[in-house]
Amino acid sequence: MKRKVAVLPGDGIGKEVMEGTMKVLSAVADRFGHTFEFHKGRIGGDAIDQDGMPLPDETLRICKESDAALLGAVGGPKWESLPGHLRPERGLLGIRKELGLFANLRPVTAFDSLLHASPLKPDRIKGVDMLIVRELTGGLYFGTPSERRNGGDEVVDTLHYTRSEIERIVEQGFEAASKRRQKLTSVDKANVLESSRMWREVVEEKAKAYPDVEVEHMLVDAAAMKMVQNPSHFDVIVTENLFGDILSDEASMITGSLGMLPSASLRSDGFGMYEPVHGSAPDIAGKNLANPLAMILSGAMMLKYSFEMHDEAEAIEKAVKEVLDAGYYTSDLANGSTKALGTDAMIKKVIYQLEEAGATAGIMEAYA
Ligand SMILES: NC(=O)c1ccc[n+]([C@@H]2O[C@H](COP(=O)([O-])OP(=O)(O)OC[C@H]3O[C@@H](n4cnc5c(N)ncnc54)[C@H](O)[C@@H]3O)[C@@H](O)[C@H]2O)c1
Ligand SMILES: CC(C)[C@H](C(=O)O)[C@@H](O)C(=O)O
Ligand SMILES: [Mg+2]
Repeated sequence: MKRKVAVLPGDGIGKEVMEGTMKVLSAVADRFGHTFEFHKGRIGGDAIDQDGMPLPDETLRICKESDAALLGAVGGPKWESLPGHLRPERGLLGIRKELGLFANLRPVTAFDSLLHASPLKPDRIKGVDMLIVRELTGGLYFGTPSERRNGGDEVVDTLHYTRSEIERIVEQGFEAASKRRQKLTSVDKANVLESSRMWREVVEEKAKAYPDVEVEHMLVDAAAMKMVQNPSHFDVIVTENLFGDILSDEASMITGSLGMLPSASLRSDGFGMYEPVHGSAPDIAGKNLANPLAMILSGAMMLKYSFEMHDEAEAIEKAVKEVLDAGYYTSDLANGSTKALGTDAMIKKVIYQLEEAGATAGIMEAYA
């Protein structure tokens, strides 16, 4: 199969992890007989520097003409003093909104070989496998007004949702739960926020169509506590934009590193942009220290969700697991007893593992 993929590396480690992911996807294409055409676009600080804006029209055009998009990360200290609406992060919010990517799926998997890397106790995190379904194009991030008043001494941000925006994301949560362990935790702040009270109403309504899914409501502060105390409590979490942002960084510590969390930002027709949960990591950018696995696993999510290439996605996931099981880690996951790999070496390990498995599969077929 031939597929066009928009590639938006962005800034900092976004560039480093994207290079590796394109190589991994090309190795998958070779092994399974596909062609992935990569079309690069600029976003974030990179686009501010070259085009004078964080989201050029050309980038949107490339995405709209592609079958799916990959995004690295945006932002960094270089652009921090720019006014809010001109900052790199605006490019990311803009592309999510423009492409209608309202559903952000953030799977959190505790790999057995990474239990050492988590600050949480191994017996608490072993076997954890949860999915955070984060609303991505509404809430405080997009509410108007959002402005300074009274000469800068007063400020307002607005948490705005329509019922239909809540309905469509809650539906995604139920759909995901019904295909997994049939448990949905809806996270809100209904003891304080009107938006959360409407959120709860919608969850209760939608629950009627999913009688097999066990539903619970949890306040976000309690959910943050539970995530650390007993993360295996959760199967699918559905929540609004800002809560999902914060909870997913917290959840990354179950895996041992922010560099392990992939995500899919989807709209209903199957188009998606696939982005790691982490940012541009200015503290390690340019040092070959970034863990590329979140981006690589985001590539696997693209194969699964946008291209329905399930064997191909599983081949990547399997290669990643095998590399970790063999004791190879980047420094964010290292346990002191093994020498940490740099970004490039980690990418090579994953590709070797993919090709090795491909070669073995070929031999088996020849003898079949
Ligand atoms: N999706 C995105 O583009 C995105 C996401 C989050 C933050 N940001 C932006 O990134 C910039 C830096 O933000 P921040 O430092 O708060 O968050 P960050 O996610 O970039 O980094 C937080 C910490 O995690 C580490 N880390 C992150 N990814 C890693 C990886 N793949 N391998 C190893 N370590 C990793 C970093 O070194 C850092 O110590 C800001 O401009 C922020 O707005 C962008
Ligand atoms: C960079 C920022 C706008 C972004 C968000 O909050 O959505 C990031 O933190 C993420 O988690 O994707
Ligand atoms: Mg975030």
